[in-house]
Amino acid sequence: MKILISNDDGISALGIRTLANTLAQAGHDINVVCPDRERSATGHGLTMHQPIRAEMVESIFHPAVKAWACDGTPSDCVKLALWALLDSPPDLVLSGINQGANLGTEILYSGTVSAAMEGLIEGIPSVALSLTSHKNKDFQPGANFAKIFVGQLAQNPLPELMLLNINIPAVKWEEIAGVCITRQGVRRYIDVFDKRVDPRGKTYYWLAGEVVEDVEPPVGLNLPENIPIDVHMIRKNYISITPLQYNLTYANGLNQLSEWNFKFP
Ligand SMILES: Nc1nc2c(ncn2[C@@H]2O[C@H](COP(=O)(O)O)[C@@H](O)[C@H]2O)c(=O)[nH]1
Repeated sequence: MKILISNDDGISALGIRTLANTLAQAGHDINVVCPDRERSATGHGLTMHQPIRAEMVESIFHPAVKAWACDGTPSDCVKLALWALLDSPPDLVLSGINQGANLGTEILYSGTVSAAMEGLIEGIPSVALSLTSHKNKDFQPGANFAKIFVGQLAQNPLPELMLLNINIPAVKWEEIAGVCITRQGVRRYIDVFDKRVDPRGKTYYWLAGEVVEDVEPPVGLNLPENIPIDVHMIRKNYISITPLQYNLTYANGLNQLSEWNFKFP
């Protein structure tokens, strides 16, 4: 398959290198267009009011991989690749392998997921891949899974266009309990803004924060409650696959608003 790979951890990240090299060695046509530096938690930001630059990069990836480093956001990278850099559309857009989970509400902030979502918006099947650890650097189990998954996608395409948000537990290959189709859970953070003073005496703040609990998503989302939740299955060392789409319409809200009887005076 012809595959476009992006990320939000930047061109030097081990996750994208392991993924791209593993898939190139498996014989896929791999094109990398990703940020030239760390762009985590940038969501789906686009660069509109200044130029975007992209330069080809040699000697980071397998010789068969064509790679560009871009000074834009993850979404800029995928848009630029599809509309300007690639000579033909890819069969698949991958993003990752991210250093850190993208589960539950983290999905909304994730540059990793947003890069893949950009592919979906352009009508291309897309997959976001995240290793659920900010410390573990062993991306090979996730890359091995991606090789198997992409191989099966090539033989048996998905019946409908969707984005697959795949989270890989940070364990050895033989410790992975299996693969589970999941629904998006909720991740709560205690956000901490570290208040500091710069060398010119001006106050600044730095966001940190920790996940404090994973909870059940609110009821009434019309999601089958028998489908397990992403955060729970990662805890059980399962690879979690959650189908996502970009239409955020809240189905139950449509019914409730129609019964609400709003009267325009
Ligand atoms: N302090 C907070 N950090 C958060 C919150 N929600 C997400 N996050 C972090 O952002 C990244 C986004 O993923 P990436 O794919 O862009 O790297 C995620 O891994 C979390 O670490 C939050 O509410 N507060």
